[in-house]
Amino acid sequence: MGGLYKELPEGLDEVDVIIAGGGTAGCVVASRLSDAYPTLSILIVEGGRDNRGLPNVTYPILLLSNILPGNTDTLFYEGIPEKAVGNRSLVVPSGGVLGGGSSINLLTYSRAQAVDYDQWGVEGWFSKDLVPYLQRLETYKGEGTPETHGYSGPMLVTPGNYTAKASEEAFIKAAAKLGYPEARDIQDLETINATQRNIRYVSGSKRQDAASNYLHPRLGDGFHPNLYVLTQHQVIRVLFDGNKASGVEFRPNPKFNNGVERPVQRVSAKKLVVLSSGALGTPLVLERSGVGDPEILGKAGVDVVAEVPGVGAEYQDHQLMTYAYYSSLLPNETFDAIYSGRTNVDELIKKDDPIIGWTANDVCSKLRPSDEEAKALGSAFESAWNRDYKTNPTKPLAMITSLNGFPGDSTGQLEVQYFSCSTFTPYPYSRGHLHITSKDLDASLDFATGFFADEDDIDIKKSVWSYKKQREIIRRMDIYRGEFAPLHPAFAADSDAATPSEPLDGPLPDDVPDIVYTAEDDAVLEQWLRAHVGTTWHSLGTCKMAPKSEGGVVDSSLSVYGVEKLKIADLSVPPGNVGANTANTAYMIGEKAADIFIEELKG
Ligand SMILES: Cc1cc2nc3c(=O)[nH]c(=O)nc-3n(C[C@H](O)[C@H](O)[C@H](O)COP(=O)(O)OP(=O)(O)OC[C@H]3O[C@@H](n4cnc5c(N)ncnc54)[C@H](O)[C@@H]3O)c2cc1C
Repeated sequence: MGGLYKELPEGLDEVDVIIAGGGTAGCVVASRLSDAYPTLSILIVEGGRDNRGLPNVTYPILLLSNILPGNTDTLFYEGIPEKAVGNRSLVVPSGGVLGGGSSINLLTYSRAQAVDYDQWGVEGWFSKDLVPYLQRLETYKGEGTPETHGYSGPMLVTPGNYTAKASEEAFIKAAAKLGYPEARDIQDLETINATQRNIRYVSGSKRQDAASNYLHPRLGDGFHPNLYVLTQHQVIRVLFDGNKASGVEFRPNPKFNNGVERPVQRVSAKKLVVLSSGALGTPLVLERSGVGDPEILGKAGVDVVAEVPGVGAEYQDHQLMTYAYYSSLLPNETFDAIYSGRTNVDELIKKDDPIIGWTANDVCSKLRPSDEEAKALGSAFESAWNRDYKTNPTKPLAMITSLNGFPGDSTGQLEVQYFSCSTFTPYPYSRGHLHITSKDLDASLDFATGFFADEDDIDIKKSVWSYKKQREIIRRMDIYRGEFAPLHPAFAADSDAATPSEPLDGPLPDDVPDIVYTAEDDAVLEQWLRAHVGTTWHSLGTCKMAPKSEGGVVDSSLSVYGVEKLKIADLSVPPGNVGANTANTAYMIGEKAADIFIEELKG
């Protein structure tokens, strides 16, 4: 009988469909397939634990705890040292629990621009084809353009019950002073150069995620008797009969067995194997299975099943910086008291205090420079701007958002209320890579993010512009009380850009002029960016949907090249990036993939 298991049910050695990874897209695919064919036996094999009842998953206020090192429900993919980021080895966290990224993420509802999907250039995946899936996945409770939103889907998106009004208003007013007005809906697939009060995957005080909203309601409801979910088991590789995917090999995750290794197990798949282990997990499963670049497979000691050199070859992520400021906010307007332990969060949960449903991230924006500002970033940047942005007026250069609190461990810092600003830059020009070095699941990876490694330094210029723009916005907020200097570049003390060493007594005057940065300041800023840039947790494109001759790994029906009965459904497949946080695109891919598979499984 279907249901949720921690051990493989006795006798379940063959099913129709296996889904490797029960993350954002994986939960959607399994649920929709099971709706369409209740007799079809479907098995999700998920490396993490069940997400139900975990406070860090359930209550939005605890979301930042999910990226702290050692968190049980997060996978930490460790990179190699990268010259372009000061020889640092970056670590990229990713969902490692049922529901994947949707169960641990920051819950911002953010949708791609229509032009992003159009520029993927893949038959069946243009924005006009995808809007119905964007609608199908959501019940939208915000304002805006009804034509592109959905009103009866599983994912409830709402403004939430709790926001810090003082900072929300101040941010919106400050951005408007700089020419970026408030819009009712910047998630309408078109609008940019505007701010918006955040809409979130939150209902009341609870997270909305793919496992809770798609999968759990179906398990045990009597209508999905053949839907099986096996948690705490890691897929090692896909098994092949010739070049036909015939099942998977997996092992109990030692993380949940006190580190003890237990024997590997196998289940056969009669009809289909779907890889849904995320942009960081799927290429590794493929390579361990013998699908990839023969040279990489050879070095790792894996026999080649299919030569597909694009696997893991073009890693992309958005590049994040978070800057901290002193503020005049009250203790209940930041998360500082909660994360520093000054407030007991268990008590807040017990009395269902509305703050537990808060994401502490109240305003988002999609912004881009004027032509003059683009020109000021140098001739290489201007050429890229003229080529890629000027002709695409709905593409943002940066997403600048508020974060009400200190971005990290505030132990030892002044006991005041901090306010932070996060900026990330979509459409990276740089590419990284992600490969196995051995068939052993626990072996170190050959993983580089590629951050700031593009030849013409376009990516770093985007972050230079973002730093200056966010700082001008925050300086104009009436809650601003100065930069928290250790989380800003160390500009020379006599520079106009220098940061104050102490919190200010009051806000800056209304007519404060823009900071003038010298060439030396710009050099300091660039060096700072290289030393501090990090992941936005928006990994994608590691098995892209494109012709094989262009580095593609799957075709437009998500079939892996060179083999049969093997599909991919997750953020590995986007062939181009999106001007948005990425969860919505993952949900959409799950919905679209399900329809493709439902059609193919007919008869
Ligand atoms: C900390 C964080 C914050 C984020 N904030 C936001 C946000 O606010 N808004 C937004 O839109 N997006 C956000 N994102 C991004 C978004 O959540 C992800 O892009 C999206 O969830 C990815 O979906 P996916 O289906 O491709 O993969 P995932 O959801 O990551 O699913 C992959 C699943 O596969 C499992 N897995 C991996 N390897 C194996 C294996 N070998 N065997 C079995 N199972 C395996 C994992 O445990 C996971 O459950 C955030 C992501 C993170 C990590």
